[in-house]
Amino acid sequence: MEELGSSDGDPARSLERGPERPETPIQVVLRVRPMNAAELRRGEQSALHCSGTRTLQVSPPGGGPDVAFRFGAVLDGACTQEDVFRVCGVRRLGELALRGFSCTVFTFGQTGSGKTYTLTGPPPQGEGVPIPPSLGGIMQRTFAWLLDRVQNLGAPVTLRASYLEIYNEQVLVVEGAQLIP
Ligand SMILES: Nc1ncnc2c1ncn2[C@@H]1O[C@H](COP(=O)(O)OP(=O)(O)OP(=O)(O)O)[C@@H](O)[C@H]1O
Repeated sequence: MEELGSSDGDPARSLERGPERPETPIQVVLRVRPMNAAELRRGEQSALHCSGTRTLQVSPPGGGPDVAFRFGAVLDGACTQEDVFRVCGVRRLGELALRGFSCTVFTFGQTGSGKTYTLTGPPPQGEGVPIPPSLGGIMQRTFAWLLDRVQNLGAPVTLRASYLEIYNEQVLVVEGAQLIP
């Protein structure tokens, strides 16, 4: 097995504190989604194995030894939406944003890997049916945290939000909103 990087620690704690090194302002957190019903029905085996809190082992398709990759944190299929929010250090990013720094959280991965689920939670079960708070994604959690946080700033604050999705180079949704707590 090839090991890239050094020993595991508590990623949640270090990401909430800040980047491992001051010159590394970007953190990469890997989330492995659970296998879905169709994959399980087909008897498929996952090629991804979370080993410790920062290491992912990948079984090569043609066989051979696993290859290990290290990330700021690795979350397996059992992790909750709250775990993701906490481990990604989003509260800390929010604090930085309130101090005027530009901060970005984005998801990257192949189709069906769980980017939308991670950011916004599962699709609604019907029109007007809200997503249960426990399944809310990074977006809902960030807004809830931010609205709560600005109540305690002791100064009037105006928050503006816009939402768009670019898919296959097409802008699908554009909305603007102004939130005045
Ligand atoms: N951690 C998870 N737990 C349970 N279900 C999940 C999880 N992650 C993803 N899913 C489910 O897997 C399916 C694919 O996820 P999702 O739509 O988020 O993928 P995606 O990466 O956004 O795909 P695309 O690039 O095609 O938009 C969805 O049905 C979603 O609800």
